[in-house]
Parts: sequence; structure tokens; C-alpha cells
Amino acid sequence: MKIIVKKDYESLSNTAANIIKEEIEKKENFLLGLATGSTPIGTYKELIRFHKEEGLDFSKVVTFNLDEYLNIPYTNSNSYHYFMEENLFKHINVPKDNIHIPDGNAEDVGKFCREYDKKIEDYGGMDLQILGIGENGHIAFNEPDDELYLGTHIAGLTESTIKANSRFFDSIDEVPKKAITMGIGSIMKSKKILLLANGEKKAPMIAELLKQEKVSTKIPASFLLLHPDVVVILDEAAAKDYLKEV
Ligand SMILES: N[C@@H]1[C@@H](O)[C@H](O)[C@@H](COP(=O)(O)O)O[C@@H]1O
Repeated sequence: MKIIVKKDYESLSNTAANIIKEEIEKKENFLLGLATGSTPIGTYKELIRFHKEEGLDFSKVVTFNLDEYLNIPYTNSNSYHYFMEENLFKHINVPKDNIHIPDGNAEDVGKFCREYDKKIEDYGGMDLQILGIGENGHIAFNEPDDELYLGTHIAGLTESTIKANSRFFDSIDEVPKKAITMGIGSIMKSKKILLLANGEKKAPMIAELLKQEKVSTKIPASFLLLHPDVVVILDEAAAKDYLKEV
């Protein structure tokens, strides 16, 4: 793992966006894996700025999102469809047909999940996956458990994730309890992974993750330690406990 610590959220976001830009410019039909949550918003803002000010072209980029709540209307501002449209897609020139987000309202969700991973493979595999991390070490909606799924699947959210995500909803009761998520295997197949974390709430988990000597399904992000090309970008607040130990 390559670990980069930046002073603040702005420079973290700028660094992440620069890496993504460099990768996109290297290859036609680039497969970009996108994440939601508050962490990547600054990175998306920078990518939008690169598009508007420097002509960064998304017309040949194909995107796949990590996850989506189950049975949430896409007009709901908490749906990941809505989030992506507002925070990225409507500001750049990625063709609608190139955008893929798990369909939490699919008639046959199981079939949808199986086809989602196949689609990524048919396109030639993910080139770069952006990831945030939950305070409990989850990535996408792969929550700590005795076993983890490899492929895209329906996942139950843990109490701690429901609580963490309730900050976006009017009340905790409105947070969906289930989601579609890419599995650990789908994520690990990406050629390159960017893991982003900011803010001191993430500091204990980042320290825990980076000192791991074993992989554990209790810390789903620990599987990233097996991947040959992961760049972890932190701000000083998220790196604080880790830096205390090195
Ligand atoms: N499913 C998402 C994850 O993909 C995200 O990485 C995580 C952290 O969110 P945030 O970036 O808001 O801290 O929470 C959510 O549950």
C-alpha cells in the first residue's frame, strides 16, 4: 500500500483527483469505479473543475458505482443515483449509457447482482476503484462479518452503519436496512484502488487497518492489504492515530 498523508481535505481531494485524471488520460474506454458518502465529494468537485477548466474528457469513460440502497426511490436525495447525478454526472460529459449504478429497485435483484459483475468483466474489468471506508472498516456495504461475499449481493447494514448514515436522513428510521453492494471479490479485481479517508472519526480504523498483520473479515478493508496497487490518501486528521504509531 502506498500511503499519502495530506494536510487537509482540500489537498487530499486534489491529490486523488489528479491521480484519477492521470489514469483516465492514459486509456480509452477507462472503467472508473465510483463511491458515494461524504469523502469523495471533494474529489468529484476537483474532477468537475478539471473538466470545466482543463477539458478533462469523460466521453469515453465508463462508470460503475459500488452500491445503492435497496428499495429507495431515485428521486430521494439520499439515493446514490441522486447523489451521483448531483455531485458528478450532471457536471461532466460522461454519456448516460456509460453510467452503471446498482438498481435497488430491480424486479429480480439477485439476477441484477449476477449481471452487474459480468458486465464489469465484459467491459474488460475495472481500471480504478475509488473507495471510502466506514468507521467499522466496511468498504462499499461489505460489513464486518464471519464471512464476506465475493460478488455483488444484497447486504444488511449493521447498526453502526445505519447510525453513521442517519446523519443524511431526517431520522434514523428512514435509513434503509439493506443495500446492493459490490463484493470484496469484485472490488479486489480492480487494477488500481484509491482508498480515501478524512476527518478524525476515521483515525482509529485507519490506524487499526494499517497495522494489520492478518486479513480479517471483521475488518473488510483489510483485504485491500492483499492488493498489489492500492493508494491510501488521508488527511492529517484521519492519519493522526496511525502517525502516532509509526
Ligand atoms: N456505502 C458507503 C461507503 O461506500 C462509504 O465509504 C462509507 C463512508 O462514508 P463517508 O465517506 O460519508 O464517511 O459509508 C457508506 O456506508
